[in-house]
Amino acid sequence: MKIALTGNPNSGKTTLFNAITGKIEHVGNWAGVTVDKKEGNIKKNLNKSDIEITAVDLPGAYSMSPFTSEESITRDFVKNENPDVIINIVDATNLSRSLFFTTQLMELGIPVVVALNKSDLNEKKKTSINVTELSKALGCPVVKTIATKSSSNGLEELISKVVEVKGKNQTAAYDSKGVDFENAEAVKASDKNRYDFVNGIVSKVEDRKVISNRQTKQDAADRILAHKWLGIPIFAVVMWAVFSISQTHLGPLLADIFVGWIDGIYAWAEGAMGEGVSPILKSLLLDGIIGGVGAVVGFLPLIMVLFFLLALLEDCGYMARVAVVMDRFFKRVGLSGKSIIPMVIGTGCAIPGVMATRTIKNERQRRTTAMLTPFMPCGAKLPVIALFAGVFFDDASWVGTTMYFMGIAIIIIGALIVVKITGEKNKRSYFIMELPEYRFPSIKRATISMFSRAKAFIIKASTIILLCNAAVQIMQTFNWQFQVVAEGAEGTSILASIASPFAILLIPLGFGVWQLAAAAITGFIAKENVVGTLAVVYSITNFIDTEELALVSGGGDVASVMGLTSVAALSYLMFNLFTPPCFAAIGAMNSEMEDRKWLWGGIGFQFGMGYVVAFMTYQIGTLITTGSLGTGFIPGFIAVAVMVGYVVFLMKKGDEKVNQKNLA
Ligand SMILES: Nc1nc2c(ncn2[C@@H]2O[C@H](COP(=O)(O)OP(=O)(O)OP(=O)(O)O)[C@@H](O)[C@H]2O)c(=O)[nH]1
Ligand SMILES: [Mg+2]
Repeated sequence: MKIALTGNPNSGKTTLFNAITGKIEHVGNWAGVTVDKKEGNIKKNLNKSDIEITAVDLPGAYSMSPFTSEESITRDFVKNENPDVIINIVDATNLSRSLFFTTQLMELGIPVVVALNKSDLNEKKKTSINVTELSKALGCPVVKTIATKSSSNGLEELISKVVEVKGKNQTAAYDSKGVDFENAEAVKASDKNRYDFVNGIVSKVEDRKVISNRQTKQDAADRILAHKWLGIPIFAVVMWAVFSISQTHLGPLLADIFVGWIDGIYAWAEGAMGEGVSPILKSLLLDGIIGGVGAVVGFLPLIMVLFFLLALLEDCGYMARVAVVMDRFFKRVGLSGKSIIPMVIGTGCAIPGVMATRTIKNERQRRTTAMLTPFMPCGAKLPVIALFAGVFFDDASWVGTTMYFMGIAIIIIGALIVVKITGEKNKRSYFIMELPEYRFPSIKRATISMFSRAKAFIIKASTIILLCNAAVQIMQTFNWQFQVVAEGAEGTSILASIASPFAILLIPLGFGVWQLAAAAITGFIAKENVVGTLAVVYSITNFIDTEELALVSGGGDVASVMGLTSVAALSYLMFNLFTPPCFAAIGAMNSEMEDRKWLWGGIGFQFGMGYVVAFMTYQIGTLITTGSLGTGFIPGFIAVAVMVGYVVFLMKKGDEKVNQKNLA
């Protein structure tokens, strides 16, 4: 049999789904985390019946009326797939709003079981809910649950109730008598009646103590952490601390040990192959695969520490405050209040981030968010950031922090430009982000989240990154006649001849050599490839312990092997971060934008943005540090002027559209 989990956003559906199926889908301490449906079978120890039960986790919805697309996923699923039973997860701390949806669900004629979740929070607040009364008033079973607890959490009872009600008839507590959903007035009137009905139930069953001490303390904390101006420097300090721990202190410490093991594998493989193996095969295996993949995987400890810390921040409720602070700016530049959620999710990976834009109803806002979300530095970009921070800036924490805030700044500028170009009125959205309560973050949840990211990282490294590195190594070893490239003639290799024309375009940015161009190109397949390819083209296997490396390569450190000044290195880093994301993320952009023009416009914008930012960084930086402009200033300036000019032209055209609309 099939059961559907539905309920308001952030009520704990995915937590409950994970608890009853043993899966590890992403849980976030805010609304709108799940945007797709997820399926799994209920664990045997909870399901005492002999029927197999499949549970489906759905995106949160506030009501059944077609408001946003994720609500329609929920509505369509419930209507089309005809689950045998619906579990309605109700946030016990927010009863009246949740029950609005419950009464709508019950009208569908499918048996409903209510899981009164987050009951632990109510106990803390000394709010009590009379379950027997509630169950009687609604006409369906109600079970208290605590989805975050591993035992005595009410889940076994919940499942047994589910089995019990299957096929039974329930009478809906409230009957709207078939409202016409096309008629806004009728819907409004019916909603009002429903609210009155629900509030009647709530006042009967709930005994709530008025604002507790705890609540006032929370409000006081929010006045500072979510303050419209103070919130930003506080966030900057928090991010700086996160980067300092993960990229400067604890992360590199762990990475050093880890890289030692990778070096061990390298040495072992080298020894195991012996003399008989052909040097080409040997270098493919050693430099291309173990070296290239190892260089990427070497950053795993840094990434794990970072994600662990971010998960703690999310879990304790702080990230939701950051979202509120940013939200103000985003609304001003014509993005939706909901745009912040995709962007925060995008710091993990741009793909689910872009997918999360589905919850934005306004088409322009949704497309703009999908186009701008990839500017947030994602997990795959972290090794690139860590590499450059380590090699050129002595592991400085400001590098990563600056990249985050640059990403945010670019998003704000980008959003302004898009509003201007589309010539649409900047509709202020009134979406209000709900603030979850502060709580002590769970180490267990953060650990689980960290390991699931690590697993994904390792899988990616051992498949796509490995293949790319092998291909890069082969393309570097051979020329077009498929002869081995002689030493000193590296420029004739397949790789060099493909990358060289692109390198010319990059001269004004400070890194016009084929090796760096090749790494940036492979970065479009997956951003980790930038690190892998640099390792292969410069035969560097260890990016973590750069002192040791200085000995191996005979005095030259990584920075001079790459031949970049610090300014050019920063420019290269930004180019890799702020040009289009990997192909997979572009695919996600394509499916959420549903429009060719927007997709190509978005990609063009991302290229232009990356180019302009890198150009300015290199040229201005070089001017400041050396007193003269960098190479290729004039052609670069012309290219940038053309790009900027074109955008200004489009913005002017957008303005005219607005004026015409105003006249009409
Ligand atoms: N204290 C407490 N917290 C809970 C409980 N169940 C879930 N949570 C927390 O509530 C938050 C939201 O959980 P999710 O499972 O992501 O909620 P969701 O309903 O799937 O949310 P969307 O997918 O955004 O609609 C997380 O921070 C959970 O840890 C519970 O029983 N008690
Ligand atoms: Mg969810």
